[in-house]
Amino acid sequence: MSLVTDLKHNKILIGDGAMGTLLYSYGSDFCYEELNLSQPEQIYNIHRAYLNAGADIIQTNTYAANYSKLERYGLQDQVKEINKAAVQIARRAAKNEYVVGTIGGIRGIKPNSISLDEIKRSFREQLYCLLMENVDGIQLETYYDLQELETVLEIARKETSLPMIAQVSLQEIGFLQDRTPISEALLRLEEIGADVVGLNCRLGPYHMLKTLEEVPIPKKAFISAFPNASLPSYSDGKFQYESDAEYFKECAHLFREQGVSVLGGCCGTTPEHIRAFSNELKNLQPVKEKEVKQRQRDIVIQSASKSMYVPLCEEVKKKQSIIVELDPPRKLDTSGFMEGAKALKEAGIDALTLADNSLASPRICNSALGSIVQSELNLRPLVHITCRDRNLIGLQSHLMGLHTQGIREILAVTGDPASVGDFPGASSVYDVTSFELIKLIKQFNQGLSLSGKELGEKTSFSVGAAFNPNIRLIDKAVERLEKKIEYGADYFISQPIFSEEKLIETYEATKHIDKPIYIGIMPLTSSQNAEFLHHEVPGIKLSDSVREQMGKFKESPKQASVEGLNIAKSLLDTAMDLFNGIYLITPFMRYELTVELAKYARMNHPSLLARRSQNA
Ligand SMILES: Cc1cc2nc3c(=O)[nH]c(=O)nc-3n(C[C@H](O)[C@H](O)[C@H](O)COP(=O)(O)OP(=O)(O)OC[C@H]3O[C@@H](n4cnc5c(N)ncnc54)[C@H](O)[C@@H]3O)c2cc1C
Ligand code: MET
Ligand SMILES: [Zn+2]
Repeated sequence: MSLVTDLKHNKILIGDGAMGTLLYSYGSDFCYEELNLSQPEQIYNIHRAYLNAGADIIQTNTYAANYSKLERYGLQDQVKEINKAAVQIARRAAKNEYVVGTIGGIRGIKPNSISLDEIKRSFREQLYCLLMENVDGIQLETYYDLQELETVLEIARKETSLPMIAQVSLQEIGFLQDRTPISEALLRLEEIGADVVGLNCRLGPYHMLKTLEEVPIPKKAFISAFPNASLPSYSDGKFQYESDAEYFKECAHLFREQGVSVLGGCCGTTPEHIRAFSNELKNLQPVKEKEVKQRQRDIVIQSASKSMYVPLCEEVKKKQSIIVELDPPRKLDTSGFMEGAKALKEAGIDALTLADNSLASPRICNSALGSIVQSELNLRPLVHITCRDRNLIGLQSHLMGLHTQGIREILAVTGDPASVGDFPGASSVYDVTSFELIKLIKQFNQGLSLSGKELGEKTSFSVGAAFNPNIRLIDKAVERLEKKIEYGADYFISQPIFSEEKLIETYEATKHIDKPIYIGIMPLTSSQNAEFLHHEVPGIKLSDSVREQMGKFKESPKQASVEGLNIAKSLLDTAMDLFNGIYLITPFMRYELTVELAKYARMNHPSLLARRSQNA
């Protein structure tokens, strides 16, 4: 008999439950599959417990017994021994019940983490090892990536006519992580030749049942479900699953009503959960017909403000534009900051840029200040976001918050690492690079979150990116800039430039770029400040003449400051001849300096466009 024959004879088959969770709870924290060799009795006992609980099918302890996964433990040369032992243990435990060889997804939640070629090699080796040991079928489980599952299923289908169970893992109700609807994914698996198609892991009965409501009963294949016991919680340093087996009793009937004919458990389930399924469904047949719910798609609403809002990157193509950085305060008093912002607004700047905990030291949250500046001063905020302080959850929530606050301009940067700041022990998150952050923000503009979930509205962010021309080979910086454009950057803001030569070099190297560049100009405040920048800040080099000029006023801070302003004005003149955008950086909260530079620029460069207009 084959398990497919049983299914065709209208039987419901009960699968086993978790292997890994039980081993984890017994204290194993090495490679679970290696236990087939070193602790075969422990694995045997778990199989027996599931069989005693009523399982008709048990899975070999081979979820990760392939080259790619065993390599993490240095066990990649023992694929054959481990799989062979696993089948033999399961065979010894089973009487008339079926033994299926399990192969788990390799990519997990990271879609392109491993090449398909590597996956194919690894998969083939494990598949042959299992087939050589006389299994009753193959169970492909926990595939987040449909492309991976389709690839390995095709290989397996060519190699054997044994029963084939193919299971994906849910991202959320109804969908895989790449937004393929589950009903479509299961249909594709059926077409490739899986005998049983279904779901396992990550989420529990609730999410699976809601998903299955949208899945029709397949024409040829059968439906399986191996839910987790619950969502895991983390306590006493361990992941724990809290659902009780009583709950699984009720769920057994609901799964049956959704057309499930193979029902088992995944992470967190125990023999008690399987006993509940088995007792409830023992004498029942699967349903043949069911009502399929149609998914109500979220309506994407165009953001109302989008049509009215003219982003900086559009404005700067038509007229010269000045933006100024004023760092949020390190202390709670915002009066100085607000005075500075007001003075800058009066000086006629186009936007105030607000750094995100620059130099990795905590400051008042820039979105809070940005929102105040916008509402109280009617001054456009440009909020920096680093990849350092927020993980993917925090970043997305932050973006939604910015949209809600009506903030539209974002500068997406990597961020100085935590090690340079006031809390060197803090973690630097870097879940994404600046490239991926740009892409994520642009995806929000399509009304989709990172996982492709509809946000119900499109954001209308305009995304700036950092450009660092202060490197020896400027072409490398331009290559990076071009890559940021590919990811969706709308415009650029440069690090401060301190010499005419560098300004001209930057112009020549970027004149083919059709995105606006705001050139950084920062007034020097003292000789010490100049020497620090020259010697200690990576990439920044001041010309000898500038250092000499500043050096003349070592004893006279006031005059040094005036000299710093004069140097900045001269750089600004050149920059405004070449570029449409100027980015003034306020040093040490001395906004009177950037106010003066902004006024100077407005007075002396009334022209609408840069003379040698790049970026227009
Ligand atoms: C306009 C501007 C605003 C900034 N605002 C903030 C802020 O608000 N908060 C904050 O903490 N930091 C800020 N920074 C600092 C910035 O985050 C760091 O300088 C960071 O290391 C570079 O950021 P990025 O986004 O330009 O890096 P990316 O271009 O994403 O570079 C990322 C990494 O690659 C490296 N890299 C860059 N260029 C090259 C190259 N040519 N070859 C090889 N490797 C390279 C970088 O060192 C960095 O480690 C800002 C910088 C600029 C220019
Ligand atoms: C991580 S999902 C697959 C788990 C596997 N079936 C086990 O129970 O160990
Ligand atoms: Zn699982």
